[in-house]
Amino acid sequence: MTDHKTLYDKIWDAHLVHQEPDGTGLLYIDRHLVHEVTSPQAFEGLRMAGRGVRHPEKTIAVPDHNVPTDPTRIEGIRDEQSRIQVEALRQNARDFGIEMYDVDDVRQGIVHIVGPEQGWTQPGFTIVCGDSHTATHGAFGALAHGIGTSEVEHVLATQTLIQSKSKNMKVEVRGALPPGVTAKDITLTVIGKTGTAGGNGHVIEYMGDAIRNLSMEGRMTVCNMAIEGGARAGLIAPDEKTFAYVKGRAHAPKGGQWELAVEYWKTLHSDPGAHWDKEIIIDAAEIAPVVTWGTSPEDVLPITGVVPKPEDFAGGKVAAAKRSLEYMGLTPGTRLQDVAIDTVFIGSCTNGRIEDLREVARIMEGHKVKDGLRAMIVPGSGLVRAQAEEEGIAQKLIEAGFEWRMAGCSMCLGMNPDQLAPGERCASTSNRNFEGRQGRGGRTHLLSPAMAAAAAITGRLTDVREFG
Ligand SMILES: CC(C)[C@H](C(=O)O)[C@@H](O)C(=O)O
Ligand code: SF4
Repeated sequence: MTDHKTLYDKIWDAHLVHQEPDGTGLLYIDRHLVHEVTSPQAFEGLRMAGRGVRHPEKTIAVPDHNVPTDPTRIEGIRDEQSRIQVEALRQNARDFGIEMYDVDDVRQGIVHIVGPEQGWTQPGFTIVCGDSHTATHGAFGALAHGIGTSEVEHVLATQTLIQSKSKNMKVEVRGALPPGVTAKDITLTVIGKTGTAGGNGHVIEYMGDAIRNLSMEGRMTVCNMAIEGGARAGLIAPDEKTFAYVKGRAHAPKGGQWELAVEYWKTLHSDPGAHWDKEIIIDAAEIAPVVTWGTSPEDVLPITGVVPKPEDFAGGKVAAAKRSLEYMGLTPGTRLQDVAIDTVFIGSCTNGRIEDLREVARIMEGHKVKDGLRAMIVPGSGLVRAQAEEEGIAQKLIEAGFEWRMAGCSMCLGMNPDQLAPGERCASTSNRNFEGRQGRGGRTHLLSPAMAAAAAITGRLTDVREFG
């Protein structure tokens, strides 16, 4: 069995510094990403203990959650708590010698978009960040853990993390995706099938033709939401597409180091005959463009469906569905395509990359945002924003009626000025539809960028296949 390892086993073994008899491991951490929300107390802890950062050169800092997305943020953040957190990050980066991409730096953006963009994210690495969506980096075949603030402090001080080994879970998506179906539909469909606890205690490796055929951007979208399916991390084995994406980026290996790295990266795949504790197989042909109707990411239905009845469910889910429907202001039996929306949000670490914006522009071709609708596009990083402007996408989207914002987490969560008003309904490319997530009383429907664009055109949840 030891001869047949999964990708997760391989990365785990390569980073294991020490193992306790009960199986608890001490893992070496290759890269640490730090944002303003979960790091202030960690740095404070270091100060109080009189310790430094073990490897500042393996750490980067970027503010993203509570930075406003309008240009005035350069002059200062009005909200006091946000301003204090961003200023603390600045001070900590300075004091501890960590590279930071500040709000006036084109490289600033959502930490999970910045890491891959800068070549910080590489196959075979262990990567951590005080943020649950660190799973995103698994798209490169890196073992990427979201960690808590006390663990952030531990990693800063020691460059290691205490972890118990998870089980291995395989999610295989076979065959080709039908038209109109994207990476977001895959990842939502998987969660719809397994539930938000389906991955508990496991690291998921996604495989199969449908995953292989995704771009790196699409793979990041899939791994990003591994955490919403309960998994400890998500992984996709690296291949030529991965190498091509990493090559030439600021922190990628250079010269002879590159060849050596690629040679190693080619060994990073699960061996045939490796043991899986749990396996899910999905036929890509059966995946439809989907939306969520409730307040959990598992509340997923094809856009052609109708709002369910609480009695359609079993056990505790009956009461949960009842509450969700009340919160969402939805009546069972309503066609999802008849649900009118007030806002469209395109962005987040799930879907704020250049390919997502290209897709939105493609669907919007010859169309406008419906009158009266608020529609915003928040590029995941300053570089995504700059590239979209260079490609002429930004101008097209602005002409179509979208607001064009600066990079940040924005309306993915209500920690900055971009929020829903109570009762407002949003078609959102983000990853969580929890109560109040996008602002108190706000109602979130998760969907793909293509589906969000279609909704922007009609002002209701819409089947993107109507727009090709
Ligand atoms: C603020 C942060 C700790 C949080 C997370 O860990 O995921 C946020 O990024 C989110 O998406 O809810
Ligand atoms: S974009 Fe959303 S999910 Fe991603 S890190 Fe920011 S708040 Fe979390």
